Amino acid sequence: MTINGHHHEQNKIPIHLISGFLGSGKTTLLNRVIDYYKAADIKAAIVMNELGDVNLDGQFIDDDVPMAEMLGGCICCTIRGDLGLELKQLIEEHQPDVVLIESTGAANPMEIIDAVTEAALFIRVDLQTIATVVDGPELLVRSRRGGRTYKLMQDQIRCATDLIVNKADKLNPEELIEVQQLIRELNGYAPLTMTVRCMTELNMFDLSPKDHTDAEYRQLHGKHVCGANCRLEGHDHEGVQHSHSHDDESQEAHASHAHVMSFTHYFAGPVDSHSFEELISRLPQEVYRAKGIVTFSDTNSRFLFQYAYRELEFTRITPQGKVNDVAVFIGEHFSRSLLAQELAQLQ
Ligand SMILES: Nc1nc2c(ncn2[C@@H]2O[C@H](COP(=O)(O)OP(=O)(O)OP(=O)(O)O)[C@@H](O)[C@H]2O)c(=O)[nH]1
Repeated sequence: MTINGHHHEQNKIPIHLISGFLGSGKTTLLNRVIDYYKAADIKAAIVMNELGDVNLDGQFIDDDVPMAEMLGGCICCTIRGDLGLELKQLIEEHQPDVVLIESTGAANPMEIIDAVTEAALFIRVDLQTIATVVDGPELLVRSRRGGRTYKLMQDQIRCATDLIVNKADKLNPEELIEVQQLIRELNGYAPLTMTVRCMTELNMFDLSPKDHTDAEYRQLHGKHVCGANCRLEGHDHEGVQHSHSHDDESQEAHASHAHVMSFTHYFAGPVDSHSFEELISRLPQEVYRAKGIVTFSDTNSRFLFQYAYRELEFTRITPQGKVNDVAVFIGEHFSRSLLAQELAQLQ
């Protein structure tokens, strides 16, 4: 049987993460997305994470939608290891077309990206969207005060592929502009919409967002500045687009699909170790992390690989049970299609 790349793509279950500070409107957005899927006859499942032991928000979610509740800790730290298992169970039991994760407001999205991509080692999932709901008025208040909470809000904004700036009804025109400017300094890429009760177009939650063409890629690539380590402070913001005029909006929405932070590839079979290493060494610097499991055809052995800070490491493994041959790439604004092509050529 030949398994082509396309078939593989279709086998991955898209995951969309809804991030954002406490009380920003994540549940409000989640409900809209659920209705959106319902209208399109798309079967969704949800993972909800709460710091407390009761899922209050979950009470307001449609009963028909399968939900995994992860309570009593934050998926980005204390119960992070459970996320993969929860996802696996949810997917196996309900076979959804798509999974939505609502994280706690305290979660650092970088850690969740890590946890979801770890899960990709044993289930076919692909983290496609990080939609960050920003509490507009709260962001302004926090920006004047600084501190750790503000830092977390900044991280959530930096890592977003889509930004929903909510509670616009509580901002005057000058504040609306100030909020947008603040956000654009942190993330010049993600399309941004100002909303009241998260009322916005939801195409970022579509099942297969369009990948960028090479031309779009080059254009974005040229503008890319917000550095690889989006967690780090004091990175260079020079050249980041600041505010977008209204005319840019359609263009911006188009580019939204171009913003990618993770890409998961499932190998159809063993690959040559030299070609694999060569591919990794040629990764653009926008890809700052990769990990996975590969089987090498030339040595007939299986390895866990880790790539970080441009260093590649292998650990020989003999996994118990079924584990996929898979590679997960994490980074900012790199081209999924270029990478997919190169990986396909390995086979
Ligand atoms: N004024 C105003 N209130 C809003 C808006 N969107 C949501 N709210 C209110 O803000 C509160 C929090 O909304 P949620 O959607 O529960 O926010 P959340 O991010 O899920 O909250 P946590 O799960 O507690 O982190 C609710 O009382 C909403 O009714 C908005 O655009 N304007």
